[in-house]
Amino acid sequence: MHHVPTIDNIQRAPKVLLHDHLDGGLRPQTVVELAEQTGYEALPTFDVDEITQWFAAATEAGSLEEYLERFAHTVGVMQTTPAISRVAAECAEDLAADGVVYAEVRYAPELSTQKGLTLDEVVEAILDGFRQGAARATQAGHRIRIGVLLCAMRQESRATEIAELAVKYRDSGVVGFDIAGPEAGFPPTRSLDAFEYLRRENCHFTIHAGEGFGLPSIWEAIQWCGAARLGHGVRIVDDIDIDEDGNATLGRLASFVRDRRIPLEMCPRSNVHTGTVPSIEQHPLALLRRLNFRVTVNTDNRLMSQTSMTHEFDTLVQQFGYTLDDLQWLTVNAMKSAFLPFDQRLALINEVVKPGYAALRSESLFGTVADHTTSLISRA
Ligand SMILES: O=c1[nH]cnc2c1ncn2[C@H]1C[C@H](O)[C@@H](CO)O1
Ligand SMILES: [Zn+2]
Repeated sequence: MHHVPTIDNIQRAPKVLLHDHLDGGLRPQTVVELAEQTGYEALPTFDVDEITQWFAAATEAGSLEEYLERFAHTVGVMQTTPAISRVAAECAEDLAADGVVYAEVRYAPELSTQKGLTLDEVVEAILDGFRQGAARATQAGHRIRIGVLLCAMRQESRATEIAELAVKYRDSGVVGFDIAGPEAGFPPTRSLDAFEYLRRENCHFTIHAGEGFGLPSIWEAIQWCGAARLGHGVRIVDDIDIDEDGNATLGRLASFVRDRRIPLEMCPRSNVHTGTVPSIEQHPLALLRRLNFRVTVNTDNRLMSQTSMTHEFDTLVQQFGYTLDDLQWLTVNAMKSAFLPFDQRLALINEVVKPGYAALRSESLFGTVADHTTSLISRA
């Protein structure tokens, strides 16, 4: 017997988010209010409905470069410490309300230095905001553990400086490092010094790779730079052959990624919006899940991609018939892959994630007979 999860089940299920951009998840209302408060005049409109639509147009972008253009205006309103803290606090609250129990949210501090803030001030404002937001979420009945991944922008040359910042704040809420921005023309080895430094410092890092560019980018991220996880990693399917009977043959790189259990931070809806995959239906997530890669599901940019963890999971339920068991598998994968000490990961899996899914499964055993005929479907 398999329980087909309802949207309410999915919303209440404990979820783990490893790939979400702070500047990709602002509330539209907050964008407008912060623009007014901080004197940012370049917003295309100050009407909340219109700005919502304007950001949502990113869903039609079709290329990573065009998708990324929308960030100029979220970054534009994140140039003071109160503004950054507010964005971070609301992020923690919104994720918690969506049932996310553990999150690693990323941001490139260098983007918030346009009006003179230092990198340290930016990081401290984020951490302060997360503390406030997590406290408010607890009061509202939703507990969340939230940390920061510091990004360097691939097209700039500040990766080592940002890597040093990640090490400096590693005991204060920064859990690791990443590089983001346009992928084509900016290979991971461009930042090799930063990754070598992080390895010497025993610091965790992930790399956006296999989204806007293909296998060479994934290969460099893993074999040259030593990434512990892959941001997206979608193009790893280019190294997998499927014959007419559906049998898969893995190339050496795909085998390595699977053998080493390298987590793929997949962001299904964002991948459609950036033109990385043509549709959710054709997203390689289902194949990679079937082949037992360590797949995780993420939001990437909740504002630009009009999404949430609940929405991403619901999309998979609708598209691939995923059950609560599948959603638990994806969540445990994500929790296993977090940049958190191992004992804490284990505790969250055993004391929060598994009991949460067990409670949802047991709910389906009760209720009326009529409920059961509609909510329980036998796939045996
Ligand atoms: O999907 C993405 N790929 C590469 N870079 C991205 C993606 N989504 C957001 N970014 C960029 C834009 C942001 O300004 C930056 C830091 O969060 O990261
Ligand atoms: Zn991303």
